[in-house]
Amino acid sequence: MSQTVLELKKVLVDFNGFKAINKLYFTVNSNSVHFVIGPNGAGKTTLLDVICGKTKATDGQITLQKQRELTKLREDQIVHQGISRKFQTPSIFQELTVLENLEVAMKQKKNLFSMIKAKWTNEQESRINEMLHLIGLYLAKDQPAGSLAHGQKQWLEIAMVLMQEPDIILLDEPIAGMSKKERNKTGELITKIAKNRAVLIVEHDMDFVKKYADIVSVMHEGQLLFEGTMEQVQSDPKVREVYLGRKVD
Ligand SMILES: Nc1ncnc2c1ncn2[C@@H]1O[C@H](COP(=O)(O)OP(=O)(O)OP(=O)(O)O)[C@@H](O)[C@H]1O
Repeated sequence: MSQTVLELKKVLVDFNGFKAINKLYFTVNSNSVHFVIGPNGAGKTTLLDVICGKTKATDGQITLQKQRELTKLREDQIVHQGISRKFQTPSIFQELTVLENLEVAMKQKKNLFSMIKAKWTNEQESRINEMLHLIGLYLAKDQPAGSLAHGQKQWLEIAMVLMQEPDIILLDEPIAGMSKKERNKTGELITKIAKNRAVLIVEHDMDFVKKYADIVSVMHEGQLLFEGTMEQVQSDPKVREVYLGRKVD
């Protein structure tokens, strides 16, 4: 059953008088693929930034699992609380193999060298293998990450984020620059990983949103304009007026 994992209450992000997020109320539920859409400048990226701590809220509360308040925490502390973000540009270690990248990402506080040399428990090893299968890179596990195709690099980074065992994963336009086949694989991957966590995704590609969304939030001028299934979103007059209208028709 789906439960609220993250709750934003009256969150304000004020950039020198410009309210990029304007007293926003927003909730994220577990076990769901939740897309955030909206016109350019609506505040979508800022929403992800304020959740992961990259940007500080000027006011309001962000609460994880109904108890942990996040607005005063640093980015690394927020990751530790269970929220991980994957940015648009992959930040994998190009020289390391696919397997080594996952080892580095494993939830342990060791330095890079000892990570690679470390002996893994059976449980850790099976977790890495499970991840390699999940992203379809098991056979490529000994290849340098730098030699992977664009889509594969993105999947590897999603797997690295998953190694931190987050309750919520934040993705910023995950299919940008991908082929149709890669998009489909990414959609399937997202559906799988949302089975036991929340996935919050900023996306502009409406076909992709339509195919994989459980819930869609439409942002406009730093606020929530509408929220519902993609069908409900597409038939809402306010949404059609400010955003979808021309595209849908
Ligand atoms: N650091 C900043 N300082 C000042 N203004 C900012 C800053 N970051 C974002 N903004 C402004 O806040 C508004 C919201 O930006 P944001 O990037 O969140 O929009 P978006 O919905 O993600 O847009 P897009 O779809 O174009 O990426 C924009 O008008 C942007 O110019």
